[in-house]
Amino acid sequence: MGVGGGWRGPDQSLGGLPRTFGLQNRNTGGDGPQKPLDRVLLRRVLTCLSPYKTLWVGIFACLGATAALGVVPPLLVRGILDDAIPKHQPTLLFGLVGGIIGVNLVMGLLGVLQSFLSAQVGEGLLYDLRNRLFLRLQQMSLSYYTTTRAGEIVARVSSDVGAVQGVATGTVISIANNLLTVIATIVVIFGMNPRLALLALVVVPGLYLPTKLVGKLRRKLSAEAQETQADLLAFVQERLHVGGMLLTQLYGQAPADASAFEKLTQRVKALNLKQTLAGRWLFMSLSVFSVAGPALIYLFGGIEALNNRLTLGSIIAIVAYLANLYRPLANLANVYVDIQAALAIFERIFSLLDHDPEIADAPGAKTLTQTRGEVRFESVGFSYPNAATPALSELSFTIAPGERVALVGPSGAGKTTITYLLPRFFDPTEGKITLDGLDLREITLESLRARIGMVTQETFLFHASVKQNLLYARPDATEEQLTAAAKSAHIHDFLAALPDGYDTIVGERAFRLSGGERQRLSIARALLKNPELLILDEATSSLDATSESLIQEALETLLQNRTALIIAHRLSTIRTCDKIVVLEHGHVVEVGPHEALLAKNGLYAELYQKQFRPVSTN
Ligand SMILES: Nc1ncnc2c1ncn2[C@@H]1O[C@H](COP(=O)(O)OP(=O)(O)OP(=O)(O)O)[C@@H](O)[C@H]1O
Repeated sequence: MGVGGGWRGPDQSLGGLPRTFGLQNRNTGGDGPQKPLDRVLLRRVLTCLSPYKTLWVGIFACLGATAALGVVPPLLVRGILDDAIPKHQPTLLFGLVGGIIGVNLVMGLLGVLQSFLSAQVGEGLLYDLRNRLFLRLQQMSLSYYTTTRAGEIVARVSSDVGAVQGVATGTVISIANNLLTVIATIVVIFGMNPRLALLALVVVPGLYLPTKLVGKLRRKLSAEAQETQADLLAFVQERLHVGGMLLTQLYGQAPADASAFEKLTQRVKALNLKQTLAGRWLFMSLSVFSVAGPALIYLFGGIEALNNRLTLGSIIAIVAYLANLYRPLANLANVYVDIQAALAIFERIFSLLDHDPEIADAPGAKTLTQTRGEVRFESVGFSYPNAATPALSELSFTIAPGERVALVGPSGAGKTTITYLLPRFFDPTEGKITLDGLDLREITLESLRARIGMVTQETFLFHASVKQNLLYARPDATEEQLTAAAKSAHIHDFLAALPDGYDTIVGERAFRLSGGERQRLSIARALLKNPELLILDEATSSLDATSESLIQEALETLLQNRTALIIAHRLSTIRTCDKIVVLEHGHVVEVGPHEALLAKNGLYAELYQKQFRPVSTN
């Protein structure tokens, strides 16, 4: 039986949280001034936990029962020492020893039940938050994704939500567990002997304060260590990656990188060592101090015993209770910081859940079931968030139903930006765009996007089968429709010849399709969707003649009977367009058909000379 007062050292002060707990404490900071508890936030966290009321009742019942049972074993020991042994009662001895084992067994079983229940709460919370976050992230506009690092989004959905699972249940359970144990123990020792109980409490401040100090120091170091670890991780990710390695080898920077890496690992090592040693001296003195409690009990309890006012068993029992008192008190020393850290994680998740999508349906937005395809840009201006100059300004032009309009202009003129405004990936910052006379902002996003097809230079394919990638455009497409679209896009024969045909897995880490094949797949996808409006960003990279002609034919099929806006890079495409919109620095500088623009001898004529004119082969 432990008679040393049960002082277990600093690790126990983290209140049931993992030792790396401070690592998650990014917002509260390890040693900063403690901010007052945000009641609104706290209430919101409790609302998140409230659907699990029944489970919580079970958890608290287990904790209460465990705390109550925890005070029984020392009483049984007292019975052994005061009654069973001195009075030579072997049956009582067996009974009491059996009782000790039995009580511990029941406590163990209650612990298992409580773990099971709290895991249910934790997993439920994880499930809820993850799904809510994913739904919210899906609604975010493109500008959110262009301004947020991908790693940060992944961290929100994985590690932050993951941390909430443990921290929410861990913190609540740890606080309740420690509080209940302290209360039960104090009640019992005061019942046994109020004067000795007071003595046991006298040393508490001497133990409590250093624990709090060391906890604080460790959190600070652990936050620093986490930052350094993150730098290390980022460095490794960047350097040990195809692109980074290519640069390193090409520019002979391997030794410099190795030395930068060594510096980082040196910092991690130093911080980790500091963390391990932090507070060791203080704790050494604490361990001396922690025997003061039991020593006082032995001394004053001994005097009481000499005067026949206390039994030996009672002294031993009270000393045993000290472990039940000091350990949970130490755990509670840093409870405030634990709560702050748990809230900080919730705060980050809530801030994302509260992030209103910039592009959303206006109240009373109309559902567009079909469109004639008349598009008007009326004095449209647009600036990217954080950009110094507008990408588009005073932009006006019309696309008549069924018309093919080419966007032409130097790099950075705003061609891609225009194509982003049509499906409302961004909204114009000035002016408006109308479809069949309706401002795009008055149409529901879903019905607007259902009318638009997009074939871009970079075709993104999910890591899934060819069939699944195609069905993404139209989940209810039949096998015949799928094959028909692939045939029209001149990709069917190729797909059918793949190892698993249409079931072949494609994507980044699977069967890699060539640029031309991906583009034809993308055309097939657009054909399946069968949109009235088509946006096409023609590939700049030159393909071999066969590929090129296959794509041209596929595109021709796709473009038939549709209104189209095309970022054109080829003369052949421009020639088939009804109108060319020439852009420069986000302005429309010329509009008209090919021949008329050439005759004007302006920017288009200049671009034509540089980019589009067929090279003479003599
Ligand atoms: N996410 C962004 N944030 C800030 N500025 C941007 C962003 N995307 C584009 N821009 C800027 O907006 C301007 C127009 O870019 P856009 O991509 O529309 O040009 P483009 O005509 O399509 O060029 P290219 O032919 O080279 O693809 C450029 O000056 C560009 O730097």
